[in-house]
Amino acid sequence: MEKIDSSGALHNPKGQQTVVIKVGTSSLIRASTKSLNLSSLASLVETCRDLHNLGFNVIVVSSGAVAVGCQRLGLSTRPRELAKKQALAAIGQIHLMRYYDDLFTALGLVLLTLDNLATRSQYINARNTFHELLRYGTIPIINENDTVAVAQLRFGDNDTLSAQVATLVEADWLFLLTDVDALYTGNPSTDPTATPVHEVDDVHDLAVDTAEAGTQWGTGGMATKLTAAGIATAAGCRMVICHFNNPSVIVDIIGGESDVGTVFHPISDPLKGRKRWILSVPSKGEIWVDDGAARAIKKHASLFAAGITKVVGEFQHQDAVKLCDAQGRELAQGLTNYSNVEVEAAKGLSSAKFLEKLGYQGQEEVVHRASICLLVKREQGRSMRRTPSRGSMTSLASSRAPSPAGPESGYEDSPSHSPAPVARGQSPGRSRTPPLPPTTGQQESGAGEGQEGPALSEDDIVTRLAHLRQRAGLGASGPSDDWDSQMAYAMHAELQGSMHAKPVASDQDVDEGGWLPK
Ligand SMILES: N[C@@H](CCC(=O)OP(=O)(O)O)C(=O)O
Repeated sequence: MEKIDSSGALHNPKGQQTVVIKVGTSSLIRASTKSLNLSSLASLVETCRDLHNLGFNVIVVSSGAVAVGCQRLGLSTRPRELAKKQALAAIGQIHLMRYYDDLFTALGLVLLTLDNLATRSQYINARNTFHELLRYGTIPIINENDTVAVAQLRFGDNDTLSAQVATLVEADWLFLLTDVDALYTGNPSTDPTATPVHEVDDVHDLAVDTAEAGTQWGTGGMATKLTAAGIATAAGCRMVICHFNNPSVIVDIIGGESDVGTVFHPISDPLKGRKRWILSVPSKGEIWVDDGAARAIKKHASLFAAGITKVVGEFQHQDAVKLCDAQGRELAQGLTNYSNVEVEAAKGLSSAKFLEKLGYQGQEEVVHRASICLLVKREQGRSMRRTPSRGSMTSLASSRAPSPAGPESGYEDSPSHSPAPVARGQSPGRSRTPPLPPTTGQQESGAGEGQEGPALSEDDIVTRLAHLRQRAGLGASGPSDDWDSQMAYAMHAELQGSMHAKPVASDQDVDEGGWLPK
């Protein structure tokens, strides 16, 4: 048990790097008896304890509630009806947690839905809760809030949830414990020539068709694991797939063992702040783009209608959408300024034609670059590989300072410490606010390269920040400690303003985000 500090809080002086470990239903339940795999569960807890003693923060994402509920009620098959599965999850969750609670010294249960993470204020509250749970030295255990999470129960996607939790807490490692020992070049159960892949530099280079249930890479669960890898690695988290039957390999892998499991290396310039949050918002659809627009997106440009070739799914203004290249490969996730119907109508057009086509002149960017999170490596020669790729336990454990509360750590202040949102009771309507200073050189040029605005001078940044702060009712003082939080509110005020003010004023093309900390 950790010491209690003067504030009365449990304190974990060694807590530095954060490791998220996800264990799936198929690993927790013995197929033969349909009962809990107690020995493996105990090994998992021991591994968590070892990691904790080595100075790591540890978070567990555990599935299994529905299966344990079935076991509890003596059901031999998992019912199909949603309400029954939700009821079983409620029954099983308590029983499952009883085992975990007996084995761990102190744990904290957090039930989340993807929708929770899609709401910025809930996202920040969840992050603050995780931060405090880790400061107390406890092991947070996460599962989907199954009684309300319809989509998750249908798709069984705790892989994505764990990647989003890893993103939320800025984890260094995400381990997906499963019933295969690695990603394979083919399905090992049907292809004798299949060999394990131990390292993946860029998950998008794998070109796996994740639309198929059961990919060429192995078992049916691999598709969601690759989706998780895309999310986690874009956020700077190293993700590993390995077998559940020996969780102690986690310690070996972190220590540098290179021929166990599959490691997906993180991108070298991961997302931070609001962009990291955008990555956590469940996407509602896809916008496919031509080659020129794909190249422009990779260079941090906005997406314009001229480069759009296809629209998939139904989405509304400010929903998250995946941005895919001409082959349908996911490049980025962003918040769209238009619904799927509007994008369908405007695709291929210059934004000068919006008025004619849509009946109003909206934002010229379909997705502004401030709201685009790249999932793939940047062009312009940046290195993708974070070094060291795998290091000694000592260097890993000491390579990052303990995370204090504050923007540098990625933990924003709680809303109560943040500036009051959106103009304190007034509408932040555009008509009452002064226009932002013009952005020199910012112009529409259709889709493709050349849309990236010029670099802003420090004076530009200070002036724009002052305007954004004024619009959000934050006062005119200079940047403060919780810059990211203030910017989030200022951006929110802008969005509110734009939502209430369609058709928008001509300052809509303001390059708000080009200078936001990524
Ligand atoms: N959240 C539910 C189902 C989650 C689930 O089965 O996910 P996974 O094990 O990743 O396929 C549960 O706890 O039973």
